[in-house]
Amino acid sequence: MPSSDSLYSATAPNELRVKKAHLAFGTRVLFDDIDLSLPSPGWSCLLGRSGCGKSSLLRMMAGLEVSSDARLSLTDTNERPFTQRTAWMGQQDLLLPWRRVIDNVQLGAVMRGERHDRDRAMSLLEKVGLGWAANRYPQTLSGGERARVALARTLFEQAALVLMDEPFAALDAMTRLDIHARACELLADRIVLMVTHDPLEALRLSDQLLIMRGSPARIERVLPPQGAPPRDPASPSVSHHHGELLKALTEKSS
Ligand SMILES: Nc1ncnc2c1ncn2[C@@H]1O[C@H](COP(=O)(O)OP(=O)(O)OP(=O)(O)O)[C@@H](O)[C@H]1O
Repeated sequence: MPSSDSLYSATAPNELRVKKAHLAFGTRVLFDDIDLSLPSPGWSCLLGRSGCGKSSLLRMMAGLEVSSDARLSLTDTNERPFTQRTAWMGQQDLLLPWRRVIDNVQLGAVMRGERHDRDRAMSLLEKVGLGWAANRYPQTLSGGERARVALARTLFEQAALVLMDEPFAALDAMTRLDIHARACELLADRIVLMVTHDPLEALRLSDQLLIMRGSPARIERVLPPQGAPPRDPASPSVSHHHGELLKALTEKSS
C-alpha cells in the first residue's frame, strides 16, 4: 500500500530511464553506454563486485560531480527529462549530534530555508516507531534506531527517486529484517535504487535485481523471486534464488 505522506504517487513517471551512462577516470573507462530502466513505483537493487562502479553510478544519478568524464541522462517514460526531487540515504546516517532527532528529520527543509513541518516530521517518526525519541539527541540512540531516524529523514524529503548506498550495511541481522519491512512499506510509492553487497537483502526487497559487472561494466537484469517484497529470507524460493545469484555474482565476466 502506498504510504499516505507521499505527494508523488500521482505524478511520478511509471518508469525512470537512465541512458548512455558513461564514466571514466583518465584512460580507465568504468562504464560506457549503459541504459537501464527502473520501475515506478518499484525497488531495484544493484549488486556487483567491489570497485565496478555502483556507487559512482548512484552519485551520478544524484547529480553529484564524480569525474570530469561522466555523463548520463535521466528521463521518464515519455522521454521527458526527470527533474523531480531525489533523496539520498547512505551507510553513514549523517545525523547532526547537536540537533534533536525531530530536527534531524527536518534537516533538508531547514538547509533549503523552507518552512518547518514539525507535525509531518513527528508523524514520520511515529511511522518508524520512534515517536518517543523525537526530543532525544542522536548519540543517545542505538545504531538501528539511528538508521530509522535516517529513514524518516529520507521520507521527509518526499522525493520521487530515492537513492540508497548500502544504507543498512552496518546493522545486525535482526535489526535489518525490521528496517527492511518498514522501508518496504514506507517507500512503496517511490522509485528506489539501492546498492547492496548482500544478495539476501536484494532478494528480500527488490522488484528488479541488477548485476553490474565487466570492464567496462554492463548491467544485467535478473528476475526476483515470486511474491511481493519484503520476502521471507527463509522461503524456498528465496533460498533457490540466493544460490543462483551468488553463482552469477562470482562468475567471471566475459
Ligand atoms: N575520483 C576518483 N579518481 C579515480 N578513481 C576513482 C575515483 N572515484 C572512484 N574511483 C574508482 O572508481 C572505481 C569505482 O568506484 P565505486 O565506488 O563506484 O565502486 P563500487 O562498485 O561502489 O565499489 P564498492 O562496492 O567497493 O563500494 C573504483 O575502482 C575507484 O577506485
